[in-house]
Amino acid sequence: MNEEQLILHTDKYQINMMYAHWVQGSQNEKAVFEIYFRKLPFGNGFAVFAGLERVVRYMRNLRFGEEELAYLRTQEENYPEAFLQALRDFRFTGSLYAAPEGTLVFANEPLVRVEARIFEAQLIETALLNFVNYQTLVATKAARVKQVAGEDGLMEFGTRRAQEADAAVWGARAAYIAGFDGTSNVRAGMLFGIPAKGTHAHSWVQGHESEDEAFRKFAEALPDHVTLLVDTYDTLKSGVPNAIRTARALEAQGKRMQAIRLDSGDLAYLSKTAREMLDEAGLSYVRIVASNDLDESIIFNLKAQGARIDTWGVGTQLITAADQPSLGGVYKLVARERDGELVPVIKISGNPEKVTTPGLKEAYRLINRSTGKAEADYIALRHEQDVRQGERIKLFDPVHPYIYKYLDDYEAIPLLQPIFMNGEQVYALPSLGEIRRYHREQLALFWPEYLRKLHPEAYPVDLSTELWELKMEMIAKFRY
Ligand SMILES: Nc1ncnc2c1ncn2[C@@H]1O[C@H](COP(=O)(O)OP(=O)(O)OP(=O)(O)O)[C@@H](O)[C@H]1O
Ligand SMILES: O=P(O)(O)OC[C@H]1O[C@H](OP(=O)(O)OP(=O)(O)O)[C@H](O)[C@@H]1O
Ligand SMILES: O=C(O)c1cccnc1
Repeated sequence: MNEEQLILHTDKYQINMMYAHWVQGSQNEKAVFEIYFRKLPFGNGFAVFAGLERVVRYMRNLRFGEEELAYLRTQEENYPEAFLQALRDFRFTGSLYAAPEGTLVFANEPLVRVEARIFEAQLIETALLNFVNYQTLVATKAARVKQVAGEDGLMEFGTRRAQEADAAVWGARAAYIAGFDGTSNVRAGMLFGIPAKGTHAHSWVQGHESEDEAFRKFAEALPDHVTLLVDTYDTLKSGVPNAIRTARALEAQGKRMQAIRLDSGDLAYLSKTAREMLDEAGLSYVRIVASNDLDESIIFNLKAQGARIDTWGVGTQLITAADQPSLGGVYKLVARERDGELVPVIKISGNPEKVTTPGLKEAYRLINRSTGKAEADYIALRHEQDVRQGERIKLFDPVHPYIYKYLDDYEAIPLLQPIFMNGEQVYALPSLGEIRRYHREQLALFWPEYLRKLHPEAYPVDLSTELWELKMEMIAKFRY
């Protein structure tokens, strides 16, 4: 992929802070930041982590070139040349840990951790949040659609309505991670190896003397890939009968028409009636594709109405995550270097949800060995050994700590994996096929109560006793 230089894809305040650190001589102090979100999107019980591949590509390529430096020279801050030289020498020399793409993730747990010189860690905040927030949002929306579609076909059709080109291709990829079968975006196909597929538009039909002629000519040109859009004039009186004629003509050449596409009207009624018409014509192999502002709730309703739709084309609602167009992932400082040691830091807020959890921590997914299912995610300070060694641990609700239980027989799987260590990439990016498989395995780890689309049970994300006590102590210390 042609890698763009995205180093200035950051907020100006990051450069201001880098400059102030440089002026004050604190630019080499170590900092630890975590990305997490506070609330699951769409009322869903989980989110699907995505965006890591883009993060890795971005990180690999972080350089201030002469063009970027020349631009910074034009800025009113009048940065001195010595600072620009520090930017010219900029390399990411820190470490980055992240959940693998396709992982099921929850609110208030770290999805990415950056340990680096403050000079480096501050710069990358904006881009990392930009990539992870959008891709995780779309992957989560796609997982909801996949949940209702089951084994039906799912095509991503959103490019024309997406928030510009990057959103279209990375959104197509996020949808594919969560179980879509393909995309209409050919560039996403080329870049990522996602199956690219398509039918035809109304313009093809409008651009001929008759619908019948339009179908015939399309079938002549692409005899092995014929899906005909049947709603340009009248779906049942004209579109389906003309499609049947075309299918018969194809049969005479030993070919099989693939499908018809419905794109307006009552999709339940039309699909059932079209199915009957096709079956009566001996064309039970011809499939029915539907599109038209579909989302998971319309698909769920159409299935409940007995719609006979084999493949769903989903565009606008998915690619724009229309019912919740952003994920509120944040990048928060949790520890900083003081006198050569990392010390925890906290951000207090009047809103208890917004108080950060301090310290250098690890997150673990605890798998109950007797059920094979995920019991809770457990966040502990990095030095805590009991959870790593499988010792008995106390699980309690961090908001209501008097509600607790003990867990003995579990496997603790670290949620975050090393991606960059001291500036070197140590993580081999998995193929999209591997990510899709891993995502399905993740789903199988959870009880269905956490996965259901409507009013799911809240999956526990717990803090270790030591971490909880540290947080309480720090809150007490900063209470005014
Ligand atoms: N049986 C159904 N039950 C629930 N929703 C449906 C059903 N059939 C279609 N829909 C959805 O209802 C909406 C219908 O959109 P709209 O009222 O604009 O009609 P339309 O058929 O698109 O008309 P147009 O001819 O203007 O395209 C779409 O989101 C579509 O997916
Ligand atoms: O509805 P969405 O979920 O966003 O899916 C994509 C839509 O894009 C196309 O319509 P459009 O009117 O743009 O062009 P057309 O002439 O091909 O129908 C297609 O027919 C779908 O309805
Ligand atoms: O191939 C299709 O049918 C298609 C592609 C993009 C948008 N709507 C439909």
